[in-house]
Amino acid sequence: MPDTLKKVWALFSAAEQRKALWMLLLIILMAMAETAGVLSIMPFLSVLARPAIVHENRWLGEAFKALNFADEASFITVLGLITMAVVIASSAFKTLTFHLVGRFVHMLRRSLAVRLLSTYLRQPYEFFLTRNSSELTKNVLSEVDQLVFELLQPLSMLIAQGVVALAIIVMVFVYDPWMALCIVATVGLLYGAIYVLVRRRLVHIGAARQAADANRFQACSEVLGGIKDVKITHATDAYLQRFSHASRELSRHSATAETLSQSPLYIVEAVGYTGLIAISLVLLWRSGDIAHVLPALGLYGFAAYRLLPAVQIMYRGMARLRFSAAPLNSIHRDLQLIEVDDPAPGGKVVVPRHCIELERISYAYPNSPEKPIFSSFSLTIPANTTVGIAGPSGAGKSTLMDLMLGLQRPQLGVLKVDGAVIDATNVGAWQRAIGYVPQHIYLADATVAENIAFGVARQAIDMGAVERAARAAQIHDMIAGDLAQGYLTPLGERGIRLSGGQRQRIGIARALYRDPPVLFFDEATSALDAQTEEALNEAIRSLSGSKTIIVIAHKESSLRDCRQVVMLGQGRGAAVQAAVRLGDSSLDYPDGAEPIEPSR
Ligand SMILES: Nc1ncnc2c1ncn2[C@@H]1O[C@H](COP(=O)(O)OP(=O)(O)OP(=O)(O)O)[C@@H](O)[C@H]1O
Repeated sequence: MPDTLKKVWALFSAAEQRKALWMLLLIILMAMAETAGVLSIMPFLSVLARPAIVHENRWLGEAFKALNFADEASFITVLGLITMAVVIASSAFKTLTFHLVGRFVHMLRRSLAVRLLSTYLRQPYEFFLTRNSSELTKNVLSEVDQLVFELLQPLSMLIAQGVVALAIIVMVFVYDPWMALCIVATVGLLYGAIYVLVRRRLVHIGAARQAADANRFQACSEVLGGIKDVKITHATDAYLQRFSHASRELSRHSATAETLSQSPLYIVEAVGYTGLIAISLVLLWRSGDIAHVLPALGLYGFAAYRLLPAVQIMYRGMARLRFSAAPLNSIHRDLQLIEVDDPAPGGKVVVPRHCIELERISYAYPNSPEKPIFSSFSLTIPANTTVGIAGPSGAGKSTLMDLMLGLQRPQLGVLKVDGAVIDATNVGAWQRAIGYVPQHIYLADATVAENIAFGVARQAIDMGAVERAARAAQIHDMIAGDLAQGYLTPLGERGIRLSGGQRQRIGIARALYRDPPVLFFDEATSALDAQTEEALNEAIRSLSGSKTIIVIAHKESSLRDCRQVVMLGQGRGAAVQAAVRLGDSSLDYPDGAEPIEPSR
């Protein structure tokens, strides 16, 4: 339990921790107001049962005289009205406190989700190679909700009702210590025993619920993301079955947790109310006069009326803490991840004037450390030249590009630009110098212009730069001629309204939008017809000399204009790389590499 509370406390920002302390103070005040409400019943019931007490009791007598009451009946009426006012005021304060605490908890939902997403987004690219994207989506959208509404809210109720219960017990203790001890022992034992019995099961089904939720998200995002393959392979039923099974598990575990959190109420209600009858019989038996018994009975009755739901809510809070331990642990762990990526969009840009170098790099994917993709590999790319990367499928071309892009970091060796090592401190500045066309272009469900000026706010888009980039990417005529709203035409989810070649050219225009000094093309022209490809190669050719261009290509036509081609091949064990130059004798070959003439 202390460990859980420590984790919950660590979820809050400094401002939220301060706010949480204010909430705690409000809760304590609310408990005191609630106790005052319960206590105020006492004098009223006493006077009601025996009006003569007005003159016997010092305080009541003085109040009677000071306020000039004509008779006892009007005194009782005013006392009744005051009692009603205290009870109503205490309930109003309680409502206000619950509203403020509830609002605080709801605000945490936003703050936790934003902080979690921001922590994920500032992880290095490699983080996303090892974590499933639907799991991350589930954590941000579903697990945060589970944590907030199934753990933090019940926890706030647990604290609130804990203070209320404590105040009521202290009040009963002052009036009758033995009675208070009996109540604590009975209710404590009852709930304690039930809690001990169910807590392990709650942790177990909590973890199973989390796994079922992950399955649900994964099935849903896979089937909707790959709908074409799903349709063609008739995998709909298999996915529906997987989703339905996971949803059933989720519902089953949630229902069991709900039952385990709720069921003691009925047992405790039965014990509580039969106890109340037993107390009234004992009191009656002791005093023999119902008028003496009535105030005490009223106090116990009211205390029970407030205490039982309070204890039940406390128990439910404890049960929820157990059931929601899994999301608490995973969100707490993920929020501890160190943010490494430089989020600042502005700042200096690292423009290569002489060369880009990979110096004796070794790299293996974190999830396949036994399979090195590069071992002590070196490569120098002179600035403002066009360099090709070729080799069979799986040879490591895209990985090499990712290393040069600074998306992945080698385990050994360094990436340098003009002799300066690119590390976490300047990788953002290096990436701002780069335009990149990946193998698979991601298009957002937005307009053509927004897709070309990707990541720029709609009102800040430079339409002149958009058109210039589209012309260079050989897509302007199609946008202006075929699309009803030109650059303002929405492209649909993932650019579903475009052909593969059109999508590729939008991707190329995106890379050119900022007119970057370095361009990376990963199979950028693979989906184009010969004529468009030639026009695009011509556009790329016109940029060469003024920009550093690195091209991955299988087609000879795309490599024709390269000043050098790096041929990656697979050798014994680890991949062996060879750099190939075309007429440049100044190029350093990597250790043990052989120059290979690319076929023309
Ligand atoms: N995320 C990953 N985790 C583990 N291994 C990976 C990962 N991505 C790629 N690999 C492995 O790294 C090797 C190089 O992959 P890469 O994508 O760089 O090859 P490529 O030359 O670009 O291939 P292609 O021409 O087919 O695109 C492959 O053997 C591949 O299985």
